[in-house]
Amino acid sequence: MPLSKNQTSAVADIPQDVDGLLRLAAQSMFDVLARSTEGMMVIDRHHRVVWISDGYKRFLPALGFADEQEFVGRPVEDVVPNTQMLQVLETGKPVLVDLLTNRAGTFLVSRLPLRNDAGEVIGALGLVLLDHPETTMQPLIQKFGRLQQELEDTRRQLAAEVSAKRRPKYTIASFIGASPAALEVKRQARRVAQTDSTVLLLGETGTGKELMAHAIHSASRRAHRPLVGVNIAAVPETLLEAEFFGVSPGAYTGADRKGRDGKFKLADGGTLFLDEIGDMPLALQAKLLRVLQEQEVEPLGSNTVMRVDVRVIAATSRDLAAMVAAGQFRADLYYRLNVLPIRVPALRERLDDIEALAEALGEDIARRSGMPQKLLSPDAIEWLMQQAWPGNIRELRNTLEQVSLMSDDMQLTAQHFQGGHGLVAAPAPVEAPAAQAAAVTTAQAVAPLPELIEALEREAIARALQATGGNRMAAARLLQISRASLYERLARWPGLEVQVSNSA
Ligand SMILES: Nc1ncnc2c1ncn2[C@@H]1O[C@H](COP(=O)(O)OP(=O)(O)OP(=O)(O)O)[C@@H](O)[C@H]1O
Repeated sequence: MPLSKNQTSAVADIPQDVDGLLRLAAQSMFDVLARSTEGMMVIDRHHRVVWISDGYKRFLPALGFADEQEFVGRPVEDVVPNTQMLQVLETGKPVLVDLLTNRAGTFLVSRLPLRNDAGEVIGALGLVLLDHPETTMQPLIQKFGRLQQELEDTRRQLAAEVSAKRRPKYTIASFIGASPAALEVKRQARRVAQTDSTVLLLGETGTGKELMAHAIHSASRRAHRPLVGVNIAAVPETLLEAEFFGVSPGAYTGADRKGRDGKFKLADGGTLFLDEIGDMPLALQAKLLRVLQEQEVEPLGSNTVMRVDVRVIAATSRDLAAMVAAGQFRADLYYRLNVLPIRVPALRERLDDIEALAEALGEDIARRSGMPQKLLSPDAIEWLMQQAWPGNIRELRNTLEQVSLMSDDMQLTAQHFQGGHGLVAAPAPVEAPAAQAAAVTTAQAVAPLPELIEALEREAIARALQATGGNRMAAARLLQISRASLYERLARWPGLEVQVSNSA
């Protein structure tokens, strides 16, 4: 657009060449900034302060300097705490707005690089746009403060979650109970946790052997290393060897071509928990004994041995000594495992713990189900204490869970429990209410099909266990089902096995 006549005299003073124009603009901007900002400083490429504006001088006392001579000429990082001017020298990039806090206060600042004609950074310009921005920029500062607080809270929460994850799942204190039998087992657990020897946990199903294995590991010097568990009864016999010792690369074609680490390798430095050790096939028992003695494993298909440092905790609900006598378990392995045996007591041996256990289990059931925890009336506790609990704590837990879920009442009385549970002297098997109903109606042959099938399965398993004297492997063979599937059913119906052995 052409300039109007009135404007020509004003325009006449403006340099007509671009360089002149830019120089003028820079000069004007500098003057405006020097006057309208709270303060300015220039540093050279060696980060020394070379100039400060008159406005800047009033910050000197708060920064600890009596006058300009003390301040100018010194490296900026020595005279202005928390300064970021060096970053501008290093990167050559301006910082248009930032907050700087130091002993002189909080300031809204700008930092610009100074370049020579060749474009090299030869210094930097620092501007204090506002001092005490907390008053003029209240809303922004408040928001900043809030965000910083949120960040702090989130960091703290994250740190708490990470440390909760690292915290062991179970400690010896998680084994609820203050009865003499419970205290004794906890004392033994603490003692063996100090050693590196093999531990054998003996006790009926559902007494807390697995919980105790975790607790011993957590109390041991290996707590920061992994605890790896193998349920021997749940792994098909043909896969057990690979599961324990691993497979070397190229040993097989197909999925295992790449090789696979065995549980011993995975537990290196930590603990290996061998659950249901009594179900270990004889051929593998010899190999396990060798590993325990040598602390060396040989992956399948490999001819090199690998050193491992593993502490073994084994558990069984079977009578290993009787199995040794019957030739079903190697005597040498038994003696090797039996270095530090701990017998975990059955629930009926520590009935005094029932109230505390029911309280802790009730809390856990409520937490998992998202429902409020139900109260137990005194007669309910009394009733619970009169039961035999062949399935031990697992059975107590199942019973509490079923009864809590089946009733809307906030307080559970003995009446809520009666009817669905076998009494101490009752000859009938301990059965879940649904399954019991199915068993009753089997005779009439009118009941939901899944319940009839379940009742039939239970009966078939009970008979097979009776016929084999409680030998699970033989029972699975008779039933023509895998050991894993038999084991899974036995876990679903705690008490079935005990009832069979009692009636045998
Ligand atoms: N003393 C205890 N305090 C609290 N909970 C317990 C206690 N003992 C066992 N439990 C709980 O009871 C259940 C069964 O325990 P666990 O699996 O450790 O028994 P187990 O003896 O290893 O059984 P199995 O021989 O059938 O494998 C788990 O839910 C466990 O958390």
